[in-house]
Amino acid sequence: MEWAMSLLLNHPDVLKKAQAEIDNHVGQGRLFHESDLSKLPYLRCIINETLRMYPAAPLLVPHESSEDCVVGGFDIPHGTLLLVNMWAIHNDPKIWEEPRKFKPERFEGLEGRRDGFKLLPFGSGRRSCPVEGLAERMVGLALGSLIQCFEWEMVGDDLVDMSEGAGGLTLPKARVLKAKRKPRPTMVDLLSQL
Ligand code: HEM
Repeated sequence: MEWAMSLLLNHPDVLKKAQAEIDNHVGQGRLFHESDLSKLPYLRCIINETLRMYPAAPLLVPHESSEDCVVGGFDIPHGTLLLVNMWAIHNDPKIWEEPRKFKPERFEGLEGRRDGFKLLPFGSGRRSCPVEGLAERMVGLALGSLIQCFEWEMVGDDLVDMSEGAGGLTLPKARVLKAKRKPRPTMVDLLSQL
C-alpha cells in the first residue's frame, strides 16, 4: 500500500487515470465496494506494477530441495536451502522494458496476477502465498477507496523518496511515506455520513 501510494504521488497522471476509472465505474454516490474490483482493470495494473517493482517478499521465503534436482544446469543436492530472487526477476531488463519505470499500462490485457514466471509476487506452487486472493482484494479495496475518496498531494516540492530499506523477509521503504490529503469535494457528504 505504502509503495503504491508513493508511486501514485510521484505519477499524478496515473493517479488521475485511476480516479477517472473509479468515477466511471463506481460513481461518486456510493463508496467503493470489493465487488467493483473486477470492473477496474487499470487499478489491477497499478497493483501488479507496484508488486513487480517492489515485491513484498523480494526473496520469497526460503525453500529446501526435497530431492536431488537440476535448476538452470546446476546440480542441487536434496536438503539445499534455496532462495528465489524475485526482485531480480521482476526488474530484469532482459525480460522487462525499462524495468525501473512505473508503467502500469504494461499489464493491460493481463488476466490475474501472474505473468508466466516473470511476475510472481505471491510465489508459485504448493508453498505460494495461501491468501493470495484475499490479499489482492484487501489491497485493491483499500487502495481503491483512498483513490476514490481523497485528493492526494506531496508534502513539499520533492518527489517521494523511493529508496528501499533493509528488511528481513520483506521490502520496507527506507523512509515512511508522508502525504497530504483532503476529501474530494464530491465525496464530502458521503464521508460525513460514516
Ligand atoms: C499483498 C500482500 C501479500 C503478498 C504480496 C504476499 C506474498 C507472499 C509470498 C511471495 C510468499 C512466499 C511464496 C513462496 O515462497 O513461493 C508468501 C507466503 C505466505 N504468505 Fe503471503 N503475501 C501477502 C499477504 C499475506 C497475508 C495477509 C497473509 C496472512 C493473513 C499471508 C500469509 C502467508 C503465509 C502463511 C505464507 C507461507 C506459505 C507456506 O510457506 O506454505 N500473506 N506470501
